[in-house]
Amino acid sequence: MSATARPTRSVLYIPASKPRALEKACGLAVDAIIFDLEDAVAPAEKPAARETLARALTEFDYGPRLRIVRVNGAETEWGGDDLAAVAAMPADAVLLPKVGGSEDVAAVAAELENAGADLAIWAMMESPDGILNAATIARAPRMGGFVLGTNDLAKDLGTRPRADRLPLMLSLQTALLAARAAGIPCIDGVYNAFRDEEGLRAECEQGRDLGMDGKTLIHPAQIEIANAAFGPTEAEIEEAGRIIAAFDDAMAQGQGVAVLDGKIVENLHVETARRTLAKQAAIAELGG
Ligand SMILES: CC(C)(COP(=O)(O)OP(=O)(O)OC[C@H]1O[C@@H](n2cnc3c(N)ncnc32)[C@H](O)[C@@H]1OP(=O)(O)O)[C@@H](O)C(=O)NCCC(=O)NCCSC(=O)C[C@H](O)C(=O)O
Ligand SMILES: [Mg+2]
Repeated sequence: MSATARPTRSVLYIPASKPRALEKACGLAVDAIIFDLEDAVAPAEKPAARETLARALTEFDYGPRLRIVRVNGAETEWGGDDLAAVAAMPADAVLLPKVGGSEDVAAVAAELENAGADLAIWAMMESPDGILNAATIARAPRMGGFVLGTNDLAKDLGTRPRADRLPLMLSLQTALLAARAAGIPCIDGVYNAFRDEEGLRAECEQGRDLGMDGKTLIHPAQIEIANAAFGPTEAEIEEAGRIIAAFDDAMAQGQGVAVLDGKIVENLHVETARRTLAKQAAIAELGG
């Protein structure tokens, strides 16, 4: 499965300091997990959390779920040890917090190279510098995907919380544009009120409308809503099939354009339809 074809509808943060949550995640219907050594882990717990995580990744079977480890920043007292530890873990990617420019990524890529570690690098897009440099970060070595850090962004921008996220819109869309130009996935930020299902559903729908590939989550109760919002609906799957069939018919009759339900269908619509079906197939391959 290519990086962009791989579903990333639901991406669950798990504090690496919580053994029960680390075990529970093996049975959760998430597409990806972010094992967090950064903000979810208290300073005094960080060395022990590193060891707990190394054990969990070795002992537990996370199946097809993408395993991403968020380390502390290189400028912190934990960043170096985190990276050395992750290089030896059976993970798919390392997630760098507060990335400011492509040089941050290049430095980590060089360290992973030296350690002989075959990990992708994902970037937290959560600072003004990071957003302004999104295009070059997206094309940095080993770059596997973007994760929006909307809490840090809101803090740095000095915004006030709004249900429509208007103050964050430029940042969200700049990160998304850069990700799309580079062909990497872009995952929306967390919804903090984890017991508010309606609020989460609305924010997921907004993220999906924008073009995001999925949502980062903080609690298992949020998974089903994200999977539903970021997966193709029955109606979208049915329409995709009809678009492809209508275009094939038109082509067979020597026409370059079809008409379906009173709307024109061109090859670009067929491309979108094929992408929808490929996404659905990839979700089915994951087991639902
Ligand atoms: C938010 C929580 C602290 C709530 O914890 P708790 O009150 O314990 O929840 P529950 O009792 O409802 O838990 C029920 C069961 O679910 C398991 N659980 C809870 N959370 C998780 C999880 N994230 N992954 C896996 N399993 C989880 C509990 O163990 C219970 O299991 P059981 O014993 O079988 O009943 C808590 O959910 C939590 O810590 N969430 C993660 C918080 C986090 O990671 N935050 C950091 C990432 S967000 C961020 O940093 C944003 C970004 O950088 C930015 O800038 O925006
Ligand atoms: Mg953050």
